Amino acid sequence: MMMSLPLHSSVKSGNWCCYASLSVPQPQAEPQVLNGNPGGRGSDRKEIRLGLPSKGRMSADTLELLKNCQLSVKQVNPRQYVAEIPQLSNMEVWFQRPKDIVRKLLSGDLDLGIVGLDTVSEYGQSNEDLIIVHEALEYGDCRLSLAIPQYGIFENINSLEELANMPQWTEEKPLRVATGFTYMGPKFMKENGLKHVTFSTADGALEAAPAMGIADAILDLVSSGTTLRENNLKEIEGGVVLESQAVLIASRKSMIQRKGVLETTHEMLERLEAHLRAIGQFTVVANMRGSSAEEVAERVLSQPSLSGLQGPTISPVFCKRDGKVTADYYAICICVPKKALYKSIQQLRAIGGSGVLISPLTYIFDEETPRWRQLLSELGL
Ligand SMILES: Nc1ncnc2c1ncn2[C@@H]1O[C@H](COP(=O)(O)OP(=O)(O)OP(=O)(O)O)[C@@H](O)[C@H]1O
Ligand SMILES: O=P(O)(O)OC[C@H]1O[C@H](OP(=O)(O)OP(=O)(O)O)[C@H](O)[C@@H]1O
Ligand SMILES: [Mg+2]
Repeated sequence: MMMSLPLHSSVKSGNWCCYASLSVPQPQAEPQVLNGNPGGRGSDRKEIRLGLPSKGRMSADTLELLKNCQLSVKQVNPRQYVAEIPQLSNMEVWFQRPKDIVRKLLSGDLDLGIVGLDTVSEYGQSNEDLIIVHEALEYGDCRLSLAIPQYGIFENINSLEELANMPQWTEEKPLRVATGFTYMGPKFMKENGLKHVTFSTADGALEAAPAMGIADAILDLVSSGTTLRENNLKEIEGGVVLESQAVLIASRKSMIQRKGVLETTHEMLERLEAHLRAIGQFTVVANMRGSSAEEVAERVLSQPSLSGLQGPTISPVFCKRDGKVTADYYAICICVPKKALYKSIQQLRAIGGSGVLISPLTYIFDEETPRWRQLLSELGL
């Protein structure tokens, strides 16, 4: 599978085009520029290749996440684009720009990758070969959102519907949108029934386009909203195209055809899921006076925040009194969501808990990860 560069796209820097004409290919006379391996999947490499963001805001967080899953990336030289993860045999890590990771997955030059969902959606263009293996790696949160000026004719416009119904937009004078998302943008406008729209593209600082008179609106990534505010722009109701965060993606063909890719995907998925489940939880251990494990369990389970993952683990605490070994106390061990910690402590105390110990959790491995089952079914395995 090869994907050619968008040479034939009619969205050009500073030029305008109607979204309806975006997918019209130009005559084949131009020399073809391919993305990646011109031999396509003929490559007989034996290594498994993982693409990671080489720079930018995704880069450090990606390495940190992998490290926390005991999958540290060993980079011999920071200027080199290839590295390894010693825990995963036969694995080559290639540092690439996020959009190139998606392109190289499609051309068969990478097998796995970590990028933002926005990049997968824009450059993957719903290609069936791309599979999202883990859709929520819990960093890189942002949204792809339409924004318009707070001033002038837009002062009282607060929703996509109101924007669409403005009398100003006609075939001759359409709404001009500046965006780097030249696939997602037109698709969103079409799906939302906005007829008179044109797009232009630039590589950055899109927020300047309305003030410069180059565009009426912009479609760009937003996280804190500071850049929009500082440029007197606002988001509108119904204008969010996509909520994005970092995702693990893989090539369907690689997982099915290339030796070891599916097993490596499984291991990465297991470690990521187990780690991500654990970071939201604490282990809580407490002592409680009681006549039997069952009686203590009844008390613990009477409290809504103390049920744990499967239920509380309760063990007798033995002490020697007057030469006799007895169990007057029981130790209870449960996992509680970090957000519910204080409520859980209050509930524990209310039922006679004491000596409460809290520790962080590193992993929670279940019998099977739900995403693995889903992946196998997606692959028809
Ligand atoms: N403001 C933001 N807040 C949080 N995450 C963001 C934000 N902007 C982008 N991202 C996420 O980080 C990814 C990479 O963004 P980054 O700005 O590092 O690269 P880029 O914009 O593709 O490249 P460059 O800025 O070098 O042109 C985006 O695809 C998105 O998933
Ligand atoms: O809502 P905020 O937190 O203000 O973030 C939004 C800004 O972040 C991104 O730009 P980036 O910093 O990546 O610069 P770029 O335009 O050069 O990619 C995005 O393109 C916005 O401009
Ligand atoms: Mg950027």
